Amino acid sequence: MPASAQPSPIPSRKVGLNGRDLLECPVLNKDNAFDARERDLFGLHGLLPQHVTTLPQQVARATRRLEALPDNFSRHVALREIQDRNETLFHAIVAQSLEDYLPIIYTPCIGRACQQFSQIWTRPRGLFLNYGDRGRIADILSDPRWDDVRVIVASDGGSILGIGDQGANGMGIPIGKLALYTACGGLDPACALPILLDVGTDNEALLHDPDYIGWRHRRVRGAEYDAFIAEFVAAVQARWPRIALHWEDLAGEDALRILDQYRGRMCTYNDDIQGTAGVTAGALLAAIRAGAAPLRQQRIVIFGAGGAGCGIADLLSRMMVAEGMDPQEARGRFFMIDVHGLVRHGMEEITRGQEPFAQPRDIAATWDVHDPAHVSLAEVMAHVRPTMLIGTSGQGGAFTREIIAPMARMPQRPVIFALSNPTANIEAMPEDLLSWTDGRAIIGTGGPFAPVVLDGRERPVDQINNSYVFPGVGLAVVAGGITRMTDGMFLAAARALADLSPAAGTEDMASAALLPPVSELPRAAIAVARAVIGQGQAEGVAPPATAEDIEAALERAIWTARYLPYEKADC
Ligand SMILES: O=C([O-])CC(=O)C(=O)O
Ligand SMILES: [Mg+2]
Repeated sequence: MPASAQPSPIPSRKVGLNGRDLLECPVLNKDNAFDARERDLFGLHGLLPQHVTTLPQQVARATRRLEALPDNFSRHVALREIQDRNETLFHAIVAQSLEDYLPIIYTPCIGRACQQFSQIWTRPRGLFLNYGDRGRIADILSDPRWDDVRVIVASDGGSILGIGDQGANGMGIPIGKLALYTACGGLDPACALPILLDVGTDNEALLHDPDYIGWRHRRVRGAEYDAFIAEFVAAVQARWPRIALHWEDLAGEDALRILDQYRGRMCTYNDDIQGTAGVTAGALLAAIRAGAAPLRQQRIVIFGAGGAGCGIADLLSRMMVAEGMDPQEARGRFFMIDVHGLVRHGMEEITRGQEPFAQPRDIAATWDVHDPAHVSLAEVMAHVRPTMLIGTSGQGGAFTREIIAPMARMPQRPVIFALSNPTANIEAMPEDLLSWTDGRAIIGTGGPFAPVVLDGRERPVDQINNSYVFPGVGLAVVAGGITRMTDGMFLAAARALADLSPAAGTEDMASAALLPPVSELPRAAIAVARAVIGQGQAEGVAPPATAEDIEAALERAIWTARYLPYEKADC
């Protein structure tokens, strides 16, 4: 018989833990699915009830229990407990329906889970690196339990979703993002490490909350903060030379500064800046196919000029330049608005990310404005009459009917993406945006929303969330050996997403979705990974490999939730 015709052996896993240590290791635990052979081998007799169950039976029982709970927040808490006990079971439950479970383990539920993280916290997961750990971070990372780590999500809790400084409670986000790396991008949970960098908090309520689990101290800033981050990054690089270091929910200025400082030295990226930009760019390309103004004609107002807003302007302007536009003209198409109003040259509070998109100082000289030193969103809307409006402000309800009125009458379909999370912080509700524009707007949100019924027809609401990008990036790192993350890769990811768009192949443009549904996030992750690896090879930051080799590597890299038979590791 030729070798290829032999049945492939059932893979097994070598395990070095025994007894209670094995049951308490969430990536290895099977609960009462350990069979008699394994119970003998690993000294589990007496520690488990007699009946041996299967993974599908465990999933069915857990699902019934989850369904009986009163709301999604209770389900989030219960699922997190399962995750901390048995990761395979957790992912098998989630894999039943990403559409049902992502809103529970991720946005929007995760916003409240962060706010109440201290109250619902039961056992440690990942690493809390505290400011007081200075000088011993490398030592903490050296624990052999982290040997297999390939992706780190690190946050300092400085700007969680649209709900601001959550201090150590922000740990909910790295945990949630990594759950999606696995659920959507097939990352082996043993390769995932959530890290919370606890540098204090300026959240008064937390500082006075007797339950708060973090450091009760004001945020460390400036050179001391930067030195702490530098020690952390150096320790990560020394410990795992092939790691992907994903930054999440840092405050705007820290986010950009840290990204700029380290992106040339290692495989690191900021999801709020680059991931959000990648999915927004992909959705805009799809929107153009569905009747929005062509890229060269776009005028884009971005309300909320922090990391995400600046990242979006940066990537969209690069996309315009790639289409042949003059770089300066492309940058001039962006109108960024922050707490000081329209960002213009000469303003005192301008940030590094805003600088390239600052409008001329006197742009409002001929406009009819209340205060030329502070040009408001409404005034910008009236004078710019944008083709696209993006909300990354965290200000719930900021896009009123009056604000978007100038967009409602334009010849091409206006694009309005209200991206702030969680739901209470969204700039406008999808049904309002559609009804205020007589259904003409192409809309998207940062979190999940049910379709809107308009004139008897269902309009899907696209979730323009970075979860369409980062799981594929993780997969590209594991399968493709990427050593740097470049802007070109996020553009490639955007184009790959646009190619998957249901709007690409339909006549029914008005009600077509821009992005594939959440249930297809794993397919999107593979497409993004392929695009990122291909771009990495073109830019010389991924090793050369044939298309077949890449497909084989992708297949090998994708972990699925199942129990492998365990064998004893030789000690
Ligand atoms: O976590 C999400 O749903 C998207 C995101 O990065 C944010 O809002 O900060
Ligand atoms: Mg974020």
